[in-house]
Formats: sequence, C-alpha cells, structure tokens
Amino acid sequence: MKSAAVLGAGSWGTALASVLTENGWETTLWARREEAVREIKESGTNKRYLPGFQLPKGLQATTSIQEALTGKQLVLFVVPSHTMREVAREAARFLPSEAIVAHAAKGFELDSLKRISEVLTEELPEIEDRLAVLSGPSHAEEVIRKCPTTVVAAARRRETAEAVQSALINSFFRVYTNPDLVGVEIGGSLKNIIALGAGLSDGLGFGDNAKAALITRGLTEIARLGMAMGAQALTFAGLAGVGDLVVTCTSKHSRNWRAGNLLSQGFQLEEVLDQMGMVVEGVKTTKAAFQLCRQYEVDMPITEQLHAVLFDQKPPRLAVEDLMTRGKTDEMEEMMTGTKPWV
Ligand SMILES: NC(=O)C1=CN([C@@H]2O[C@H](COP(=O)(O)OP(=O)(O)OC[C@H]3O[C@@H](n4cnc5c(N)ncnc54)[C@H](O)[C@@H]3O)[C@@H](O)[C@H]2O)C=CC1
Ligand SMILES: O=C(CO)COP(=O)(O)O
Repeated sequence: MKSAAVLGAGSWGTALASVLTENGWETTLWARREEAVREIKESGTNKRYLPGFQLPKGLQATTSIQEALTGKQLVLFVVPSHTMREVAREAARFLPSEAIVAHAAKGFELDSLKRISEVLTEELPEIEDRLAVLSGPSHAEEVIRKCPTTVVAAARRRETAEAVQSALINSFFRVYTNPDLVGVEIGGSLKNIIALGAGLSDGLGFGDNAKAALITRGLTEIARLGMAMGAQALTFAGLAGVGDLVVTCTSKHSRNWRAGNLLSQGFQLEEVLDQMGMVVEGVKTTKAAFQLCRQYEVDMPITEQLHAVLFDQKPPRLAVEDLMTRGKTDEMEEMMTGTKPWV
C-alpha cells in the first residue's frame, strides 16, 4: 500500500493527512504533543485545530518522527515557516532516500529571508529534485468538509509536481501542476500581508471599494517583488496568486484576516497573537517582505504601511491616509518603463 507521512498536526497538516487517507494512502500524522496523538487515536478528532470534525478512519498518528517517516513514499512538511528548519533537521536522519517531499507552509525564514524550499534544500540537499510546494486557496476548515477546493503543486521537475498532484487529487480536491516553484511560494506567502490589511480595513468600516483596492494593488506589489525574485508573472494570475489572495482577504476562516480585524479593535499585536492560538504567518512575513523590497529595490507601499502599523504603532487610519495621498502614479507602472504605451 502507498504510504505517506505528514509532519505537523495543526489545521492544515491534519486536513492534508485526511485527504491522503481518503485517497487510499496509509498516512501517519506526526504531532509534537502526546495529547494530540492520543486524541486522534482514541476519538479520531483534532478538536484544538479542527473542532467539530471527524477525521477519516485509518489515519495514524505518532510523536516519533522516526516512526512517521520510516518506509514512506511521500512526505509533507506542514509546520509553520519559522519552525521548518528545526523540523527538517529532526527529519534528516529518517527521511527515506526516494521519497517525494512537499511543503505547504506560507512564509519565509525571517533571519535569512529565505523561501521555505530554500531552507529545506539547505538542510536536505538530496531532495532538491524531489521537492514540491503545495499552495493555493485552501482553508483547512473547508477541505475537511470536502468543499470543492483547487490548489497547485509546483516543483523544479515535472515528475515531482505530478507525483504530488496524483497523490492528493480527488473529486473535491483538485490539484494543478506549475513549474514556477518560486512564484508559487512567493504568492502564497505575501498574500498574508494583504489579508492582515483587509482585516484591518474591514474592521475600520472602510467598505468593499477599499477591499477591492487592497486586493488589486496588493497583487501588483506581490507580483513586483515576486518577479524581481525570479517568479513568472502569470503565476500571480493563478491559484497561488490572485486565487489565494482573494480567499484570504474575504474568508471568515482566515487567521490573517481575523488578526487584522482584531488589531482594528485596538488590541496590541501580542494580545492578538495570544488570542489567535494558531499561526498568523502574515506578521513575520510583513517583516521579511519589508526587508526584501529594500534588498530588491521594489516599491511595496501597502507592505510598508502595514509594517509601520504592526511594528511602529502607526495608527491604521493614518496609514490608509498616507497610502491614499502618496505621489500620483500610473496603474501600469511596470509597463511604463522602456516602452511608449501612449499615443
Ligand atoms: N490552515 C490552513 O487552512 C492553511 C495553512 N497553510 C499553511 O500551513 C502552515 C501550517 O499552518 P497550520 O496548520 O494552519 O498551523 P496551525 O497553527 O493550525 O498549527 C501549527 C502546528 O504546527 C505545530 N508546530 C509548531 N511548532 C512546531 C515545531 N517546532 N515542531 C513541530 N511542530 C510544530 C503545532 O503544534 C501545530 O500542530 C502555515 O505556513 C500556514 O500558512 C496553508 C494552507 C492552508
Ligand atoms: O493560506 C490559507 C488559505 O489558503 C490560510 O490562510 P490563514 O493562515 O490566513 O488562515
């Protein structure tokens, strides 16, 4: 029987492990907490992260990373970005040499500003051609209910992306392949910054025009940094770009949107993160993108304002005023350099 390991028993790891189990994979979920493993084994639930849902029968769980990884053909890393290097190091000794590997995290490593696939290949150089990233508009709470969902598997090698596609695809979870690993990772990570902004904007009562502006202008700056970092422009028009941006800015399930919304109510950042109790990747990603846009010399006005709100106590209304009153620009700034678009 085909067998898989999913490292990380939070909401997304549990949902992806459930999809694999439904698809006939013998799947083991690796959790850090003994109670989580006991609960999955005894009652088939993960109430802390996916309350109210019954997990598919047959899903295994363990706190032993060795037990989780031994003999597996497919390994998914689904822990928050800031823990990925530590988990990769723990996994290194036990990762089967032929296994297809994918990660589903949406962020950067803050100290190094590296993408997560770069972190994984630094720790596990032998997996470079066997590594994919899974991303796209996919809230765990809907995947576990089998709501129709589409995602993308991107890798350097087509065979790797197709292996991940074949493992996960089913009638409610449709997986596309994409050769642009860099763009898919960047789209999935940067959208969380804009989602924090959308939560703030909604909380301040700024309405739908403002949210459409955030989504659209947010996509422009995501694509701008992404292309400077080597991504393909068209990826940002796809599931890992506009698709994930729309779902995260508009869904009640989004932790990033909810965190932004709590900030608009006057809570301090630390209080918000305490209340959430789940990872809010957009906070660290705002810090990383703030540095990356300087490094790559690209303009990211929304990210810069959000950085000031999160880390310099800038009042959100002032940030919005500064965005609205900055210097006049053309919507298609990138098209304006080196060409003559006007008659
Ligand atoms: N929740 C969702 O709907 C989706 C989440 N993602 C991404 O998946 C990644 C994981 O997020 P979630 O599962 O949502 O997070 P979560 O907050 O629901 O759970 C995090 C999990 O990681 C575990 N963890 C934390 N530190 C760890 C460490 N050092 N070693 C091992 N395990 C550790 C926690 O115990 C917990 O089980 C994030 O990058 C997120 O952006 C991507 C798509 C959808
Ligand atoms: O990436 C996600 C959906 O595609 C999950 O977003 P949140 O982390 O904001 O909940």
